[in-house]
Amino acid sequence: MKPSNKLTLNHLLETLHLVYRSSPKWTFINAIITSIRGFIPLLLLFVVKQLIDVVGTHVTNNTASPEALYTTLALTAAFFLLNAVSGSISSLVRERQSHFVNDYIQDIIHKKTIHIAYRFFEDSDYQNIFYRALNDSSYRPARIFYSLLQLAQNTLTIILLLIVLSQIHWALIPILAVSSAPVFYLRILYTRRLYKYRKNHTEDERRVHYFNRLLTGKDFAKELRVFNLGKTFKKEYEHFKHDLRNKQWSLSKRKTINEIAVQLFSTAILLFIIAFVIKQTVEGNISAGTMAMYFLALQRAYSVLQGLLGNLSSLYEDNLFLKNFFEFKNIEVKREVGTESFPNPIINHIKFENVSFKYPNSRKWALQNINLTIQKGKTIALVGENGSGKTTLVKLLCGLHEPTEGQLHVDQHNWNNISNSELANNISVIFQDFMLYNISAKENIRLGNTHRKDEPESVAAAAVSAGIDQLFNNLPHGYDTTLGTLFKDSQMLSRGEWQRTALARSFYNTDAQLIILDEPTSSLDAFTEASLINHFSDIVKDKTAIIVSHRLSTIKLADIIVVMKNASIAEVGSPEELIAQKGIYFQMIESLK
Ligand SMILES: Nc1ncnc2c1ncn2[C@@H]1O[C@H](COP(=O)(O)OP(=O)(O)OP(=O)(O)O)[C@@H](O)[C@H]1O
Repeated sequence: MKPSNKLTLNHLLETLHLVYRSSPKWTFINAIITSIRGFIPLLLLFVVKQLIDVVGTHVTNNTASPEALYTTLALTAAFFLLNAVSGSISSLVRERQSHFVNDYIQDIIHKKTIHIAYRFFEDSDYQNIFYRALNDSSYRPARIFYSLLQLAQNTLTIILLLIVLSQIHWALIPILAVSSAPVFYLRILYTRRLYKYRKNHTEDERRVHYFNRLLTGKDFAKELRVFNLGKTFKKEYEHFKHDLRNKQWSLSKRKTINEIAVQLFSTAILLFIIAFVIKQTVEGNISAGTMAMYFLALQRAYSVLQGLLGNLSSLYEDNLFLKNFFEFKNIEVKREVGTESFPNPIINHIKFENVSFKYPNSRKWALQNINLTIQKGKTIALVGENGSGKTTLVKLLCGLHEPTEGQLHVDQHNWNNISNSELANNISVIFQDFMLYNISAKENIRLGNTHRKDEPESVAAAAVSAGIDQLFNNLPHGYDTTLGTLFKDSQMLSRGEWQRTALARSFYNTDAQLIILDEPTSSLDAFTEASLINHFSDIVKDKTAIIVSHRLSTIKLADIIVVMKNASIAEVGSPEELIAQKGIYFQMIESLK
């Protein structure tokens, strides 16, 4: 999408709506306090004028009544109190509201990341959008709201000040407007340039972050040390960072030089006005108090005008950057076209019909023309060389991707028409790159089926099937021990023990009709693997199972072997049939012996 640089009213309104919805009460309180603070600069002018004139009267006339002096002093004290108290309350209210806005935005982000189709996570364009949205969204909506409030406050103040200043000469109003225009123009110009720059360099910024993660993250710390990669990664990090910094620096430098030039112009105009006011005082046309009031009004008008321009340009800037957030927010969530239930029980089979698949942004077919029928209750082994498409086929079965061409059915139901929650309930899976959760052992298993009641026996049964029960019982707090290294009193597991935990998680979903195990035994020791194989018929009892494996012992569990090669199915049959064929499977078995 080509970025438009216009201050779009829609985004502004959408942002205001968002801020309002995050907390209507605090939005209202904030608006009231800001309005009150809009009058304060004008009050200051009158207080100062009053003070100078009253003190002046006392100096020239000793017999003047002290009452006027006391009243003015009381007024001054009240003014300073109002200014200080409303300032403190205003900061407190803004802090409170920014919490609400941030929570609201986080909520939108989380809902989006939970529900958008998985394909977005495998798409680098999406990563750019996500990065920009996350970077900007945390503070910009609240800032837009404050800019608008501040804009209203400053507009109110400037109108009141201009009324005061117009008493010097009406021409001051157009003069002030002309002196501010170049500053405003410059700010808008550089905001647009900065936005364009950030949009065009998101990928570079992400690369800098990536190298920073390589240098600081736990996951990379081991290889960084054993391969001595610190220097190499640091060099890459510095290279990309330096490049970005230089470009940003030259942008900021040009902005500052131009700003100084236009400030000189504004200062010259200000000097001219000051000279005019002094002349009026010297000629006796105005009192010393009024001169002081005019000077203060002028100084104030200039700073409020600067503030006003700042508000307008930061509104413009925030609005541009918020386009990123709305771009992310408007990513379509995977349509729940699927409203159908998963057939329970499966009557006949799961069927791939001419299924082909390409990953987002990839030109290569990861699966091509797959025709496969998996009969209910059978165990299928997917075998084949690396990159032949086995995991991709599993991802389609899990509903993470939809076929680019062809169709996937269970009985008469198209896979795409089945709801996500039905797929999740009926499919239990352990991926090659299973997750390690830094939560208790029990919760690690229960994540396999969050609908089930908390029954310690069922958790233990899944752990027994995965061969991890004894280990968990011996942990300091048994099944309640937190796993991993992130938190205090946690217990770290070995890779194989984590894999057994992940297996227990998938076995815990006893409601699942389809069980998918992608390289389930890759990290298991021989005894655990043997035990798993012995229990396998119990685990998959009444279920359809798909195992992806390179291990002969695991492959042997299957009723049907599917051999994949170059994104297609090369051979299908029972182990005996394929051995008799003396094709790829036969050669594979021979090489594994
Ligand atoms: N996220 C992705 N984006 C683009 N291409 C991908 C992605 N994941 C995998 N591929 C490509 O799809 C092809 C099939 O990959 P897949 O992971 O299905 O192979 P596999 O048979 O499971 O391999 P292995 O035995 O190594 O696990 C590979 O050529 C790979 O380059």
